[in-house]
Amino acid sequence: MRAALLQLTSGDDPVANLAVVRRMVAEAAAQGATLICTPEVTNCVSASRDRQKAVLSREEDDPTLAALRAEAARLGVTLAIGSLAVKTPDADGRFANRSFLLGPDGAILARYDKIHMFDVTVSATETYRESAGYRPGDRAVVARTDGVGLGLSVCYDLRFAGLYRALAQAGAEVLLVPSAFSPVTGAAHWEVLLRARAIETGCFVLAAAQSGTHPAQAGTARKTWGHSLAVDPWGTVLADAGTAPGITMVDLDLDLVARSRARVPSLSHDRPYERP
Ligand SMILES: O=C(O)CNC(=O)[C@H](CS)NC(=O)CCC(=O)C(=O)O
Repeated sequence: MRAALLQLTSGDDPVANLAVVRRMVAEAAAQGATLICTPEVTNCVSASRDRQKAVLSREEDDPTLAALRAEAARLGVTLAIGSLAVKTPDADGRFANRSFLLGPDGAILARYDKIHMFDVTVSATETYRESAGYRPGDRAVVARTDGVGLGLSVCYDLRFAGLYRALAQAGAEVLLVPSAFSPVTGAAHWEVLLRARAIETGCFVLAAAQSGTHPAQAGTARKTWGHSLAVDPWGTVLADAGTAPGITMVDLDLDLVARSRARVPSLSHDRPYERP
């Protein structure tokens, strides 16, 4: 299976972001990708709630989702949209941070709402409070496309190893970790956590990331770590996109899933034990 990771520097204008993504999706398909992955909040990176309210839509009216469904069908590719920020009917006005898996006919094969909210102070000057703007999901999702089990997750979910164990034990062979990681935690934790998830589960890990300084018409500009990464089930890094926006192609030999799990079968060696 040939996959593509799209590394983006999405700003707070969904129309401009979509134009970039469409160009990259067409280019990745031309290079033979059958699975194309985009980062978290592909449609809008913004620190301003007012800006998000002004430019974002509900899922059923979202122009990015409609356009990318049409692109998936036109090109005959599977599109894993890392996430879109979409409005919800909730009275508190919070958004959903929602992943979409689009089939080669443009159908929505699966959706997943990010479960773990990044409410974290990463340095003396940098605090994130994701749950103020987004409502968390409560359902883990494995979807199948082209006979391959895909486990869905988003960004901060990466720190919750039990989620990935559950995805792998439910049939995932490829774990998707679309992200907008902070530069501080990215430098310290990103690669080692992604490699650990691959090794623990015997899965490929595909992590398409936001990268760089994100242009903002409202609020302050955000910075993200980049380094979109592909890891094989033995923990080997197959590709690291560095920090520039662009397309990273990677060929996955899916037989490696069974071969790695045969060498170290820890995924099937869980034992019951008393909590400490
Ligand atoms: O804000 C949005 O619009 C979309 N959400 C995000 O970008 C989220 C919350 S701020 N970012 C992360 O989860 C980074 C996790 C991270 O950096 C870590 O785990 O260290």
